[in-house]
Amino acid sequence: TFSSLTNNKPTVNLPPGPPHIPIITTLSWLRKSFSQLEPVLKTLHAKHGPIITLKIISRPSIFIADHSIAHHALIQNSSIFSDRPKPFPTSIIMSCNQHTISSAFYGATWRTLRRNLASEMLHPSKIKSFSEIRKWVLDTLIIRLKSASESEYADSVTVIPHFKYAMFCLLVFMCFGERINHEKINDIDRVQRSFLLSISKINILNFWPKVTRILLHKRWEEFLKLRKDQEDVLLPLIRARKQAKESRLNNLNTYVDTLLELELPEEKRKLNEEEMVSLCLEFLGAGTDTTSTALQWIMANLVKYPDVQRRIVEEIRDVMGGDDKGEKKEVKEEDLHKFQYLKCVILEGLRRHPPGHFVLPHAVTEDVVLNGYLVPKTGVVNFLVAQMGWDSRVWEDPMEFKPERFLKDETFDITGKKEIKMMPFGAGRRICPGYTLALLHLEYFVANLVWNFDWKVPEGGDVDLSETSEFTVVMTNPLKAHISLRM
Ligand code: HEM
Repeated sequence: TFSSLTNNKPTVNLPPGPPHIPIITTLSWLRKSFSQLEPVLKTLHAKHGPIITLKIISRPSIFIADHSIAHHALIQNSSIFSDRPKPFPTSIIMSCNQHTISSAFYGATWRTLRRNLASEMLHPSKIKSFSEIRKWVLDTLIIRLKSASESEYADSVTVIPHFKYAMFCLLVFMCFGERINHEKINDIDRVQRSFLLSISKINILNFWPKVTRILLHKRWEEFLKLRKDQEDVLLPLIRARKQAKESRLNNLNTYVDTLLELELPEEKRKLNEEEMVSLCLEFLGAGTDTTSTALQWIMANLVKYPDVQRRIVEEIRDVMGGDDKGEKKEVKEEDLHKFQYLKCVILEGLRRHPPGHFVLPHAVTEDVVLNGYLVPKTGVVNFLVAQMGWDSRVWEDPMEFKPERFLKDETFDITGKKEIKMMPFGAGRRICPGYTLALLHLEYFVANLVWNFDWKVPEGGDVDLSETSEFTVVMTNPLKAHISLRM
């Protein structure tokens, strides 16, 4: 399936794909969002097989839809398939010359930045040190949902803004160590969102940048203003943290604190402020929209399938003991390991509705042959996450929401080390480093949301599971639920 191609390259072809007409094909692909690309890819995979090539901006973009080929690449040959493609000019600006974990080439800088996040923030003991803040965010979320559900006009509550706000408060606190006020949270959310919503407009700037700098100079200015706005909002928070650290005002270790300490191995220097802005935005961006999107999809399924919701409540009741909720209003995070069915619900949610339908684009460190085709160093390698989770050769009734399928597979490994059956967090060395935190957030919030409230379809309403691709793949019609306190 796989071989390295160092010397004496035999003639191996790129994976098959549709014909390429320079400029015209590129422009037509660039205009498409990933969600528009998905149905096209499905047709192309049906015609050409599980590994295909599209030419976008003269680079071959390879798309892999098969789980065992993904395993060969990402797990068995992880060190070769863990690079990132050469960045576009706009990404170089946003990531400060690839000084973020997700954008860095496979090498010493990436390793340092990733290890810092993994060991200083996401190690179980560090995650535990933020448990108080999770309780505070949960309490705030419950108060907000309760008051929204009691408002005079509300037969139903649109939940996603509340979920997003909760996830944002959590990650902002982990990043800056402050219970930042509502206004500031909205500011951070605004600068991040306005960038994400402009991505398709910004992408066009990368097509022949020398020309677009002249012809689309207004759009370039708008893009640079977006970046400037991000710095204006985040720099004061980073500087405040630096001051607090210098005057030892606070002994909590936040993400900014770890960044202030960090030394870049290749450049032998500390991070500058702009790089810290990019890293903080990456931290917030990677951990908020993804988790709140997943939370909304899971809750939507619990509203649509009351039996699943009832089963979670019964499981919590069994573990917590008796019907009397009394003081036991909170499902504590240290008890979460006892809830097996809840875990299955979260996994099924991530399989059926992965927040990202693709992992971030990968690249190879050298030309290789995969499944009989050339994967060139100059190419981009994409993996079709959603298609793998919906593969009928691996999953029975793949489009159904059936959490109990995971009960049979108690040791299911979401990291796909032995076998990739689904990969909502990616796989291999570039696997999402935040996956344990994300699973904790999902389990903790889903458990407590159904323990505190009964979630129902509003009168005359419906739960529509259609998808729209934004930064993540979200519900086209956001979940509206009738929420009442569970007595
Ligand atoms: C449900 C929630 C989440 C999902 C579905 C998710 C999914 C993903 C995926 C698919 C990737 C790309 C993997 C690849 O390129 O092969 C990724 C990368 C990443 N994620 Fe997550 N993620 C989630 C939550 C988080 C959280 C909570 C954090 C941190 C606090 C985080 C931080 C990152 C970072 C830093 C990367 C880049 C890793 C690298 O390039 O080495 N993510 N995530």
